[in-house]
Amino acid sequence: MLAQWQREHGDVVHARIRPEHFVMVSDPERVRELLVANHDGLIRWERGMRVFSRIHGHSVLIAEGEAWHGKRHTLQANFSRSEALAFVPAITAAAERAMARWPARSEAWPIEDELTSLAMTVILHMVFSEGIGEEALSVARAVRVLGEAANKDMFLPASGPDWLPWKRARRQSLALLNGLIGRHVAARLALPRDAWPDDLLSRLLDQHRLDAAAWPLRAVRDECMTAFLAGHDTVAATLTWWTWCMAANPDAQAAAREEVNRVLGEAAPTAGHLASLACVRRTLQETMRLYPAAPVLFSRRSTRPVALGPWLLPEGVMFTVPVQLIHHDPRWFPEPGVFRPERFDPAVTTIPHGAYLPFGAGPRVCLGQHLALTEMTVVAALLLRRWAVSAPEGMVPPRAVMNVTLKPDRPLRLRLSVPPA
Ligand code: HEM
Repeated sequence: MLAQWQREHGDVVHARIRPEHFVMVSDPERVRELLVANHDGLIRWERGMRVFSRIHGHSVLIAEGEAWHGKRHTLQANFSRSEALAFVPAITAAAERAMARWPARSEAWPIEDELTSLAMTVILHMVFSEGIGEEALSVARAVRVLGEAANKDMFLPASGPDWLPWKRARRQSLALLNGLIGRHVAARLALPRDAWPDDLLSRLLDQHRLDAAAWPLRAVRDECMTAFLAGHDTVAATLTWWTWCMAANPDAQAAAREEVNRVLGEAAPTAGHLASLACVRRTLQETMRLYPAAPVLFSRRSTRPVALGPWLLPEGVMFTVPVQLIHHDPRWFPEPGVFRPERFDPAVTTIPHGAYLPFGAGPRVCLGQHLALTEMTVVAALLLRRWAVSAPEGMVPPRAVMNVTLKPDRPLRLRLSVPPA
């Protein structure tokens, strides 16, 4: 429908769908004007946030105005580029441990489950200095149940109470995640301060000790929940799509592997190697163009009149930035259906600002983007070094479906084999 609006009416389209005034913005320059220049006149889509807040509480993802600003400011330092790079040894160790259990060959390896469990381990290390063991599958199931429930609820005018019998799976899933986070917080508080590891939880608990009014334990819990969910589900979805893109594009896979072998040899990846893994990074960038993991976060409501090009749009408008449509626009991405990582080569790129938005834009840009890119590059390099991925015989290509994040329509399984020498 959005593609049809764009075809028929252009890049800024107003539609009256009572009770809303919708405005779709698909011109890169106007997108930046909206998300960057006008960011202080916008809030996230209220209904979506009301549904998410039942899981995330009042975390940085949900908060608005001064409350958001304070949280973002406190959290930002933990998610800087240098913090992400300092985390490379932990990411490498977690990935190598996980991959040591993968077979040398498999006809249909459950790559999505494996990458999801790895992404969980990495973020749990970052937040709690601990990984996940036996629980991984049940936690992944709980995340899926909550995602499916949220996805349905968002488009209803209101959510029914949780005690309704058909909400049992949702109720149990939320209890499981709350239990996971709650256990970590309680265990940390039971330790003397000088025995706390240096991780996100300790840093948040220090904020709590400093200013319990601004950072009650509830707020600490909320940030841990958001970091856990936003920090693994998106990465798992992107890495899963990346393996599919590699399987479907053997030449790009071979070129990326050649780079990994040349740059790393047998060495473990370090922060110093990352800049030289440009070809691997571009395969990830191109994957995120085709499959941006979190398109649901791109709706905004204006809280004051918003100037957009020649228009002045009033308070109360629902703006939507159709990120998938923009990422497939041949004006910015020639042959948009083709997997072509070279388009991100800085020497040749012609992608305008505002046309490539996997992490959003403006002050609310993804908090974890450096961590995500660092983690995905390390995992991709380690995977390429040991395995060639391809589609199992007769496999039907996966379809992208929205389940809060953009996922394959069924859990992805791929063939693993020994890469050519
Ligand atoms: C491939 C991985 C990821 C993708 C594609 C992604 C994408 C996004 C997008 C599109 C947004 C909304 C931006 C906007 O509204 O303009 C967002 C926000 C956010 N992301 Fe990510 N994300 C990823 C990984 C992560 C990781 C690893 C974390 C770590 C904790 C994280 C934490 C957050 C948080 C806390 C927000 C809310 C920021 C705010 O409202 O100020 N994300 N992400």
